[in-house]
Amino acid sequence: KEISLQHGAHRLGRRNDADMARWRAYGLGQFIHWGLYSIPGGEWNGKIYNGAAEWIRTWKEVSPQAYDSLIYRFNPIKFNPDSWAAVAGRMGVKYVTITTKHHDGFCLWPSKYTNFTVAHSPYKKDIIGPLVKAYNKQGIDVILYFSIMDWHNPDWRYDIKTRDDSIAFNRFKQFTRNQLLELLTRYPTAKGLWFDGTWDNSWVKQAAFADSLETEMRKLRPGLIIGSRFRADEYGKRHFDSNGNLMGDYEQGWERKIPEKIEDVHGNDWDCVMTIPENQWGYAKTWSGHIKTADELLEMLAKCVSLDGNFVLNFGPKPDGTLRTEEQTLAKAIGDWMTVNKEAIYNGEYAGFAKQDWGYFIKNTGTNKTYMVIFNVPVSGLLRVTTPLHTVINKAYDLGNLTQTYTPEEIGTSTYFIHLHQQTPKKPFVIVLETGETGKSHGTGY
Ligand SMILES: C[C@@H]1N[C@@H](c2cn(-c3ccccc3)nn2)[C@H](O)[C@@H]1O
Repeated sequence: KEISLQHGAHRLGRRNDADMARWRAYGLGQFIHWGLYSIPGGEWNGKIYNGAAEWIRTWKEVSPQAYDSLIYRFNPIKFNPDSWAAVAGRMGVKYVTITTKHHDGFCLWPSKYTNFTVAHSPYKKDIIGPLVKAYNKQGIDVILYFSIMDWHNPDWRYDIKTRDDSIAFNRFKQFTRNQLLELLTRYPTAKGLWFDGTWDNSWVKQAAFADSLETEMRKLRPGLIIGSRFRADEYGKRHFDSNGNLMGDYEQGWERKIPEKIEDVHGNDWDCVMTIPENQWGYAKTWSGHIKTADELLEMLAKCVSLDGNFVLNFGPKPDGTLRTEEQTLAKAIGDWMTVNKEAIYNGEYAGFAKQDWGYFIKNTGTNKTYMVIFNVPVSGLLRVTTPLHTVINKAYDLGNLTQTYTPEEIGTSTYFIHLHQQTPKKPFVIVLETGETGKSHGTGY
């Protein structure tokens, strides 16, 4: 039984407007984490911090004042937004999510509301503006990442216990509103905001304020896309309100993890944000543990798109403004695969075919094409396909070699085997199924 909520979800089901359809069609995105934390790169006084590099300010070995003095060393002389955008374009990303301000409070744009910005660093210039321009020039949309939690701002509180907390945090709320309206005004082509740092009690208690701020931002920028992590309802419920309805326009809960099956996404739009190492977002000089390969990342991409999500891969640029070699190499490998197979990813959605071990089905929005993205060829060389009810396969062919066609062998009700011809490649590949509908009478009908 639903309870009445003032500050819960204001929309049931998916957004059906053109701006959200554009976001839904992206498939592949890039995340960029860049800021003062990139300078130490996960090391301090010769010691390696074993947490996420962008959290080094919280390490007991680091004095916050010493960390904040990094502003006087921020001078990325090799920063060239066009080269980052070119790498992203070559990789085949359709959107980029860029940190404007991470938890440390350092602003990559010359905000009027604090001195803790690029304007007061040796670099002096705005970073966000040139980045937005360069990516838009490549036809890549921009989403602005913004952390509500701001360790540098003295008015930030983890919880509101006293009247003084409340007075300070009210100042903080105005500061936050000012910065968000400033970002939307300075960068009008930004398609959305990706909020983070919203889990502490202080912010969770601001249901009414956050709700009215979200409304204000949507009015200022119609079509703006905001995820489920921004605000809580008046009972402190986050991502899904007290009636189980999704807050915001898409589910923002898949951080370094991917849903297993379609039921896990509850019919919502969602994105998965993923690191290349186990858990490093900002630049870390030493990458330890498992570094994901291009094939692993391609499988994550296909899995996300097959379950109605976008896959957003993180890059942590170096303090001098260049991208590390490993990231450039992965971007190129992914881009080489996307050059051949991008139509299986862009405008991809859940196909409704039974999941098979060999890989993922992705339906192309608005066409009769369903793509089989194949990672694990069975030793039999037979790819099992069970179609949704009333769906028949009219054609099947290799996306990488259109003359390579297949004749599915019917082995049961709506079930087929696709016989792979020769020894298959050691790379993921795609078979295109052109489908039709049966069960619709084409006669006069009686
Ligand atoms: C997108 C990613 N989100 C930030 C994050 C948040 N958290 C976190 C850690 C403990 C509790 C709740 C959230 N860990 N990392 C990371 O720093 C990065 O920005």
